[in-house]
Amino acid sequence: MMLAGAQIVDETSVAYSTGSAGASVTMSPAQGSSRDAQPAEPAQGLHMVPKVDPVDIAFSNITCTVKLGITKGSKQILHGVHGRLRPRQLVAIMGPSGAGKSTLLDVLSGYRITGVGGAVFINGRGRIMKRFKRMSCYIQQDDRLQGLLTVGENMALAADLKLSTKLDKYEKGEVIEDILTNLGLYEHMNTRGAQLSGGQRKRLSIALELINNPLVMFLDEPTTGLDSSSCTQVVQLCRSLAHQGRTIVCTVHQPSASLFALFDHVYVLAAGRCMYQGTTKNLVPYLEQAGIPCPIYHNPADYIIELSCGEYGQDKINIMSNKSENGRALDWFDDFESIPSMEGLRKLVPLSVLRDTEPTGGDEETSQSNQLNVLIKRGFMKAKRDATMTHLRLIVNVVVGIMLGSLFINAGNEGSRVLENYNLLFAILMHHMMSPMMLTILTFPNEMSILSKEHFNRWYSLGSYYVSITIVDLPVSIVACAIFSVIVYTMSSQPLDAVRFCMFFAISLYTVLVAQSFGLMIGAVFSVVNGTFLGPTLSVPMMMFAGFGVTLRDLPAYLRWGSYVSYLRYGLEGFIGAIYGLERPILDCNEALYCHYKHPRTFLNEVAMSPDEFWWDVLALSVFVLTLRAAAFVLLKWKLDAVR
Ligand SMILES: Nc1ncnc2c1ncn2[C@@H]1O[C@H](COP(=O)(O)OP(=O)(O)OP(=O)(O)O)[C@@H](O)[C@H]1O
Repeated sequence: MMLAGAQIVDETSVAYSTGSAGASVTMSPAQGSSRDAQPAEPAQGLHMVPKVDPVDIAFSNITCTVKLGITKGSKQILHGVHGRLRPRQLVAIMGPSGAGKSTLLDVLSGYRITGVGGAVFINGRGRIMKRFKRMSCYIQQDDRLQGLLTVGENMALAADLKLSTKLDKYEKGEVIEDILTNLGLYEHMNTRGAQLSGGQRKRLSIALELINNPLVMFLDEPTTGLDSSSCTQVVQLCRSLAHQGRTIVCTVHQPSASLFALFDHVYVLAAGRCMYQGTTKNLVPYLEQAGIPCPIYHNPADYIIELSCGEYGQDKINIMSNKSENGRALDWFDDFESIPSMEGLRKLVPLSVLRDTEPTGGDEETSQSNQLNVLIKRGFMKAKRDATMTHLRLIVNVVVGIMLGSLFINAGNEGSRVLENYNLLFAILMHHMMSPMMLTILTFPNEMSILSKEHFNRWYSLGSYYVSITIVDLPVSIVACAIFSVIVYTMSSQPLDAVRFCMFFAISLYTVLVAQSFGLMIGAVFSVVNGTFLGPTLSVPMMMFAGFGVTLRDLPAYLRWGSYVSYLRYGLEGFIGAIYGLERPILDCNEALYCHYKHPRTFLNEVAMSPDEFWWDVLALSVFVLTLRAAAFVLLKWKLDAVR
C-alpha cells in the first residue's frame, strides 16, 4: 500500500490517502493540534477515520492441525469452525484456556499457515493474503516493544517506516499526536518502553499499529495481566476504534460482566468448536432457547465459559455446538436478515474497483533504502543506550584486557616465555570467540520476537533488517576490539610494530565477527536455554581443531579435516603470523639462562604453523564471516516462516 502523499483537500484540512485497500486519514488543523489537550484517559475519538469501506470477514470450515512429533502423531485444534466478523464491531473470541482462541486468531490474521484448512473471505471474496495484509495488523499477546526507546521515538520511527516518505515530519507528527492523545499516552511521550505499565505498553502496541490506519485489527488477549481499570480502558479504546469503521477482533479469557458488555459481538469456542456466535445481548436468550438458561445474577460470560469447560456436562457443549451449527448460524446477530450474503458483498465492490487497488511492489509501505535508513538510525539509538550489548561489552573488553595483560605482563618479548605468550594468544582467541557469541545468543531471541511482529505487520523486509543489524554492530565491535587489543598488546609487550599490531587487530576483529555470526545462527533458531547450551558445546570441537593442544601436524589423518573447518585454527595461525612471522629477529632472553625459543623459527616449527599463511588465514576468516552471515540470514528467514 503506497501512500499517495499529502494533498490539500480543502483550505482547512490535509488528507493523505493510503489507497483503497488501506484507509485514508483526514485531519483538520483543529483536530490535529492536540498539543493543548492532554487528557490522562483515552479521549476515545481518533481523528484518523477510515475512509474506505469497512471490511466484512467470513470464515468457513476452518481446521487447524499441529504435528506433535514423529511418534505422537498430530492434534486437531480447530474442528471446522465457521463464522462472520462484521465491520464496525468489536468482536471478542472467548473460551476456556486451550479452546483454540489464539489459534483461530492466528489463522484469521494469516499468521498461521501450516496445517490450516478451510477458507477466509474478505468482503465476499477469497482472501488474497498480500491484499489482506495491507489492510490488517496483528497485535500479539506479549507486548513486543523497543524497551530502550521512548514512546515518542517508538512512534516516530514506526511512522517513518509505515507512512509515505512524501509526508514531512510535521504531517507525521500530527498523526502521532492524534493517536497518542487519544490513547492517553501523550504525557508519556518521553517514557521509555521498558518503563511503561502493562496497560500503557498494551496501548503503545495498539498505537504503533494504528499509524497506518488499518481497517482490521486482531488483538490476542489485550486485557491479560491488566487491572480492571486498564482492561476497561483498552477495551473501550478498541470499541471506539471499531465503531469508527474498523473490524476489531480480540481474544479474551473470562471478562467481567461490565467488560463483557463493552463488546458488540462474541464468538465462543470450546475444544476447537463454536459454542455461540452473536451479539453480547443475545447470549442470554440464546442460552435460554438452548435449554441451559443462565441463572439470575450470574455473569453470562462466566456461565458460558463454565458450560464450555464442561462443568455442567459434556452434553451441554454438544447442544451449543449443534445450536450454533459450529458457527454457521447467524440468527443471533442483530438484524440478521439484513446481513448481506457473500454474493451481495461481491456486488457491492465489483472486481473493476479492486483492479485499481491491485497491490504492486513489495509488501512494505516504504522503499528498501528508507527502511534501511530508519533501521540503522533506530539501531544506533538503541546501541547508545544498551547496557548489555554496548556498555557491558566495552567494560568487559577493558576488564578482561587488563586481566590478561597483567597475567601475561611482558611475555611478548621474552624468549623464555614464548609458550606463555602462546597461551595468551589462545586466551585472547577464546575471549573473542565467547563474549560476542554468548551475547548474541542471549539477546537475539528477544529481538527475534520483535522482528517477527514487525516483519509480519509489514514494517520492513527481512533483508533491510539484517543489513541494518550488521551495520549497526560493526562500530561497537571495532571499538570494543580495538580497546581490548591496545590494552593486551601493550601490557604483554608484543612487538611495537604498526604492521604487526594491524595484523593482530585484523585477526581479532575477524574472530569477533565470525563468533558473532555463529551466535546469530544459533540465536535465530534456538531459545536462550538451548542456545546457551549449544553455543559453548559446539565451540569445543573448534578449540580441539585449532592446533593448540594437539598441533596440526599431530592431528590424526582422519581428523585433519577438522582443522579446515575450525575458524579458531585460522585465528591462531593468524596471531602467530602477526607476532612471530615477518622474519622476527631473535627474542630477548633476560629471565632465564637458556631460552629454547629464542629464535622464533624454532617455535614456529614446534607448533607446526607457518607465518606465511597470514593472508590465507584472512581469506579463510572472510569466507567464514560471509558464509555464516548468509547461513544466519537463511535460518532467520526459515525460522520466521517455520513458527507460522
Ligand atoms: N504448535 C502447537 N503444538 C502443539 N499443541 C499446540 C500448538 N499450538 C497450540 N496447541 C494446543 O492447542 C490448544 C489451543 O491452543 P490456543 O493457544 O489456541 O488456546 P487458547 O484458547 O488461546 O488458550 P489460552 O487462553 O490459554 O491462551 C492448546 O491445547 C495448545 O496446547
